[in-house]
Amino acid sequence: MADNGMLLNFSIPDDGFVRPAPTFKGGRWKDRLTAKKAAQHWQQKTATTTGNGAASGANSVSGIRANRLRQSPPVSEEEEFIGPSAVKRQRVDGEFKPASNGNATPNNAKGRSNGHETPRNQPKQIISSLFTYNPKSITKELPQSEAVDETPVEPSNAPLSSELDTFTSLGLSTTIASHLLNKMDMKAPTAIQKKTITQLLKDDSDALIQAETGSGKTLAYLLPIVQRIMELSSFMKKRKADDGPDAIHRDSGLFAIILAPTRELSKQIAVVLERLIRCAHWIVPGTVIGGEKKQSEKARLRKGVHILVATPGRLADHLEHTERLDVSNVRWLVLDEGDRLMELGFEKEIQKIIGNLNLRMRARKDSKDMIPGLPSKRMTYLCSATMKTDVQRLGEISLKEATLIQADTSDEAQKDDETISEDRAFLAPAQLKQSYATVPAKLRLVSLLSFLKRAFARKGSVMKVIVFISCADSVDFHFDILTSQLDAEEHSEIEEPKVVQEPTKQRDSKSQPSKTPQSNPTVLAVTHAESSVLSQKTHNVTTYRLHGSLPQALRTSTLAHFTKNTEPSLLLATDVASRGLDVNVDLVIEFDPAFAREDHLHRIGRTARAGRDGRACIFLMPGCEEGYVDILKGDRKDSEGGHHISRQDAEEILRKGLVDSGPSKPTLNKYGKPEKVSYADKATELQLAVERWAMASPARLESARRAYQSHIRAYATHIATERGYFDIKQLHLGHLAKAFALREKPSGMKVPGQRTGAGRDGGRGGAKGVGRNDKGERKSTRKMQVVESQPGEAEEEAAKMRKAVRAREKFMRGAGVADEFNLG
Ligand SMILES: Nc1ncnc2c1ncn2[C@@H]1O[C@H](COP(=O)(O)OP(=O)(O)OP(=O)(O)O)[C@@H](O)[C@H]1O
Repeated sequence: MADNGMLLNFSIPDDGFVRPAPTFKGGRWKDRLTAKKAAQHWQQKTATTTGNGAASGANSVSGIRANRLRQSPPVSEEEEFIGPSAVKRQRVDGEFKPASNGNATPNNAKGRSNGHETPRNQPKQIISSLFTYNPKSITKELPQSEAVDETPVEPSNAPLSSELDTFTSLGLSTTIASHLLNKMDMKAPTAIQKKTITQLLKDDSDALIQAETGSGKTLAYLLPIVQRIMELSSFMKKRKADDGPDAIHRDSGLFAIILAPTRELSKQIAVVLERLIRCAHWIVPGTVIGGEKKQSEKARLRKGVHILVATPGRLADHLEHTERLDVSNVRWLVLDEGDRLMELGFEKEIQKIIGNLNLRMRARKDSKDMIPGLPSKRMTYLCSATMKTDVQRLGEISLKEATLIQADTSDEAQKDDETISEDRAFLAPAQLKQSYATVPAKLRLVSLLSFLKRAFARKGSVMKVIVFISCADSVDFHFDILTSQLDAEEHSEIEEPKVVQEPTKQRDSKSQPSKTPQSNPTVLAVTHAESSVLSQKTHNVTTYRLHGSLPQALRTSTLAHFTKNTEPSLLLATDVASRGLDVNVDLVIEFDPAFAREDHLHRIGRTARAGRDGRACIFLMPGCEEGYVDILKGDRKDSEGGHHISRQDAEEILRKGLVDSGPSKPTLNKYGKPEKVSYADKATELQLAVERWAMASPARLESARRAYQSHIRAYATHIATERGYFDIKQLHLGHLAKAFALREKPSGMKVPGQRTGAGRDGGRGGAKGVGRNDKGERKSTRKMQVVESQPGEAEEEAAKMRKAVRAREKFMRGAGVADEFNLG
């Protein structure tokens, strides 16, 4: 208020009224010139923008920030980082500080009071905006044909609807059919079950079974095996008593072996088998999958088992060391998830198992105590999603004159099975609604949180979600974010994450979560907790984590808990949850794209199972990653009843998740009018909250760094044919750091395929001291050493990394610890 009572209606620019022209010293003349020009440009811009900034409230940093975000940024980011002090205000821990005069504009007093201000003797930490200098999407404008297609699509993996397609019409007994109907709630077979059961009941030949995810392959091979063992027993009962045993007994021997690549999958198959054979209670199932004492497994085998579910390594071990394991009567061998068996390097073990079975069968063949009615030859069924070279190799090892069984509901394909190509066989279910989100590196974290907030905004719309993440460290980091109180810095006391329930009985005293202060990453024994970030007033959301570094017992109990949970729940998982697991979720988010297209199809196959609806969304960064959509589209054409992969961008995700899904009653401003909030403001607030949360403890920062580093190393392991889309050299490490709540790329990091020194994020433009030569290539300058990789060196490094990862994966699997990328 002036002396004469006149109200001065202007606001003070953040930089003060008069700003001395900056002087530039040192470095090359080109750099000085660029910096000078940038400073002049900024001064001109400030003159036009300060009025707008004031309108949002002089002390509202988010308002000021938003104005800066909405308008094109005054200086480039490299200037923001290294430019002359007066060029641009620095934002330190959520506040803006004009570097020229030191008059900070207060933003978050609480934040500072929590002790996060930059110490005087340390270089100031500078935060770049979320919305500047993000690469533009190359598919920004969608052709009309790419628009979202809402036409309902016939499910491709559902039970058949024709009255003629019943389980009995396939040749199954009424006992089994009525058990399926009454106890397992299955009225009709799926297309692959129809084909497989008919074929396997009538014929003793080997078979290669290929079908899409969630189409009921497990029962497709189990039903004929169980029926034939039941028939064997009836046959024996009909014979005269003096012709040999009158029925199958517990000690009659082992008839069938089912091999699966992982313990989870083996357990799941065992559960389906146990449910099925309740209609023939005398059939004894068993498992040998490791993770428990070998002695207990031996004891089970000694008592007698008719159908055994096993992992190859463990079975090979028992064949060598367990004398009482008699495999001479084995007539059915199933190799489930054949491609994965080969990927995990089980070829040797499978060869050993088959050799052993052949040997013992031959030795027994002429013996008098042969079980009457037992088929004369062994049948091998290989189930595989793909027919890659390594599966063909597995076929060579295990199959003889096999019949190819593929399900296809389309009329054309049914006319001529021979015309079905190998690619055609592995499809995403037709009813699955697929989309991709183009999200720049900097916006990845806030976009994921927004996507999830939107998904869980209303109870009932989406109940179960899986988010696939490339490595264990990153899963842990995101789990901690989602289960923490992000705004805890605002409160005097930091709350601990609410642990929903004891995840396992086997937790030891060292793993009690309650003793761990929240400022440290949650101990591994806690695998599920209430999500403070996603829970609403009306309902809670439980977040789970699953990866190969968790002990087996914890993995199993976590998965079981997630599967049984009927309340809204979210699973953050590595690829350990991608194969074969029957967790029917509503939505699959591939936050990190899979390492290969096949893995992608397995991941999205966790939804839209057995004819149910499902949605899947893959996050891709603008630029070369977007090209990957063509690979995804390749799997089902429109003419085959498929639909488009729709597209959304980060802005849309942020708007829907942070603004539209917000409280129905808007906040009122001081004039009583609804306060207008932009998605950019909200996203910036959210990002700052996560960054403050991470900075609140060195352990969290360390966890963020580890996650970031492991993520980049995992990125280098995409398969060669897809590396063009996931090119590590294109990764912007500085931008990516934001997605891990880091304000800059951790120093001293060695990234395969990346330049050492500044890396991609370090030096751009003259002011940084990094110049370009005549050909536009970077060259080192006096100020900064940028060590260029020699041609081929980057590839070599990346190849080395992939080799190391594979070796480690194999080692971890051998040790029974992990079977996916567990980097860092
Ligand atoms: N005939 C049927 N009617 C209804 N539901 C069925 C039928 N057959 C199987 N299902 C259900 O379909 C789901 C998927 O079955 P299953 O796990 O065997 O599929 P899959 O083809 O092996 O999938 P994946 O390739 O992902 O391993 C299970 O929940 C199972 O109970």
